[in-house]
Amino acid sequence: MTLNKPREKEPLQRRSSPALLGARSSAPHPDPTPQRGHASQRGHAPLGLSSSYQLGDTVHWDRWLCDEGNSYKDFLYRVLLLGDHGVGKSSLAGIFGGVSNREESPGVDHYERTLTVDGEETTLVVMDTWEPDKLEEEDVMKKASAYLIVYSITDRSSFESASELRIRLRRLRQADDIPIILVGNKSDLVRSRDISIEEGRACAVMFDCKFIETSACLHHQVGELFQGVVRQIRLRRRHPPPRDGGPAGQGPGDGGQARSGPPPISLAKKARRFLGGLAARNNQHLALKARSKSCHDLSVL
Ligand SMILES: Nc1nc2c(ncn2[C@@H]2O[C@H](COP(=O)(O)OP(=O)(O)OP(=O)(O)O)[C@@H](O)[C@H]2O)c(=O)[nH]1
Repeated sequence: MTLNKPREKEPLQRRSSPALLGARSSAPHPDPTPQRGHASQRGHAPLGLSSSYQLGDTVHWDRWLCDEGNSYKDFLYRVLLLGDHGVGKSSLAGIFGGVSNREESPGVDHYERTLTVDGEETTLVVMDTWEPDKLEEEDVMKKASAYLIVYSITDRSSFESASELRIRLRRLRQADDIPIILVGNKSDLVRSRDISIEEGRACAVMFDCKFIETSACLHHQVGELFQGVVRQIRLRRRHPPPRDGGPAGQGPGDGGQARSGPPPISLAKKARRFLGGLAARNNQHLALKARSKSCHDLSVL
């Protein structure tokens, strides 16, 4: 599949697959799918093993850019795959879309599918096209509900690009608590591994995101990845972070609104601050330790 081309004017073909674990599609838009006996059945094959079919209709960028689904309370979530060329973005997206042979669907880079995760349905639109240079500008980038930053475990430069992307995303979505998952793909290529699991995990901890290794080739952990995306989105929907960032100017050492130089500080206060600093550092260390333990668990925040 040829990616990374401007597509503003180009209608994208939508490919839809049976819902994971057999859920019916809950997408409210009219669905002209001819019934072939599997779209509404229960008990489908797991993600990546299901059959798929061409709907025949097209989906424009509007489907991605429309305001519906932009917030967590809506029904549809957009997931964007980012990463260097050749790391496996299209392969992962294709598995999500239930495409067994990508040669048969040239130009399809946009898959919509309803998954049942923990007994509840969620529709994801997964897209694997992007233009690195336009990351900061494009609405497409900003409207994603979750990001998968993919690297190949055999390619260190793709790992470095993943870190860069994480930093750019942080700038782009500063105010938002958006799920970001670092994905080390091609885990089947054991002999040519260049990035260890520990390194991948450490990077995820440092960048405060989740981490998983997959093999698109073997369909290994791909279902877990997309189920994890759904769980991460839901967790944030149910426990939204405080929007105003809490009371400002009350952090340790902030000193409130100092107008004409700091007031004299008593020894007791200095001691309290010192101990507070120690505790904060300790907490930070503990938080880091806890994160490194849980960064591969996509079912917790
Ligand atoms: N061994 C192995 N090969 C993989 C895996 N995933 C993808 N590949 C192969 O890597 C090559 C690139 O895969 P794509 O899915 O096209 O990668 P991409 O990131 O979409 O690449 P661009 O379209 O150039 O951005 C293809 O030959 C895939 O078959 C994997 O998990 N293991």
